[in-house]
Amino acid sequence: MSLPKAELHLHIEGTLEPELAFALAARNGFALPYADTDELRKAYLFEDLQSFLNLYYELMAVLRTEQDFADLANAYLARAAAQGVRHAEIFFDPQAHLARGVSMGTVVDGLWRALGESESAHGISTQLIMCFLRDESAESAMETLEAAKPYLDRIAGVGLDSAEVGHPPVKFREVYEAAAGLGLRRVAHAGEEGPPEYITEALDILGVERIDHGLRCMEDPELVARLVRERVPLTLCPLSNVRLRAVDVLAEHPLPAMLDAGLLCTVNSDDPAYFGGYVGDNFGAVREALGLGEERLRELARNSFLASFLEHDEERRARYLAEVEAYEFGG
Ligand SMILES: Nc1ncnc2[nH]cnc12
Ligand SMILES: [Zn+2]
Repeated sequence: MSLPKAELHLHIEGTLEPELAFALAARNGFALPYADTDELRKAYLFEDLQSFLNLYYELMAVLRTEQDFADLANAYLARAAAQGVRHAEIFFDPQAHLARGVSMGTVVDGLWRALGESESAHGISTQLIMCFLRDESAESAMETLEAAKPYLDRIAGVGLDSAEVGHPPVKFREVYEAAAGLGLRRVAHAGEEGPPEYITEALDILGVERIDHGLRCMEDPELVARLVRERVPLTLCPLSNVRLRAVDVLAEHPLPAMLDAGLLCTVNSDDPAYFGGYVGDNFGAVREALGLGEERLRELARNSFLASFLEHDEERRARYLAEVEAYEFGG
């Protein structure tokens, strides 16, 4: 769906399509343990978050050079533009690359080759959000923040991702304090598989401004009331939730109930190469499966710009919001 929108929950490594994975493997003289793209696609049946993460980390081994990261980001931006994305705040996972001997400079400079030209090439403004892997140690996160210091002119904020359960936000208190001290924006995945308490911790201990996923807030009415009162944005990813079995089927996704409760929900794609669709596809899927009407879809698009980190450019935000209001839905 080409309704103008911002994408706020997108892991760039999760946009690695099988075709590009094989092309980069060939370019780098690296053998993937799959015969071809068909065989690889057959591995895309996930039980839960961890079973997805295993493949996600395995496949990103094909990303070696600056040009690999530039090609990855360019491929995403082209697809996003075709689905109405005007602004993208893009996650990347440096620890997964540093561990393979790929430097922070290779990752950031490579991504920036594409992001620096995104406005002219794709009509999309961008920001980068560096995520810490929560199943790695707090010390490793702090070392990663240290390694990012030369690149902070290109990094807008920090996030927290990977295996959630057993890795509560409090583990990263010091690194988030340090990030805040460096002027970085803060977000965190919470309440995807983890309990509602992780959402509260992310807000109170890490000082995050948005919650990534936040699905499980619905188990705690007081938390819902707080999120509504404080206008905390939630970056929901409906197709991801189905593929990772956070919900059984899309028709049972709590998005309509969340909107009815007054939560500031946004719709995003998470890892679109793995979960069956980019952000416009997620909009289309919730429209179909949940019967969301045009005003609800417009609200989701409006929310995406309200929740975006565009404070440095309110004129741009106003322009994007005006586009949302002017959009005419086709049959
Ligand atoms: N949905 C997700 N949850 C946690 N970590 C991730 N890394 C990439 N996608 C993720
Ligand atoms: Zn995610």
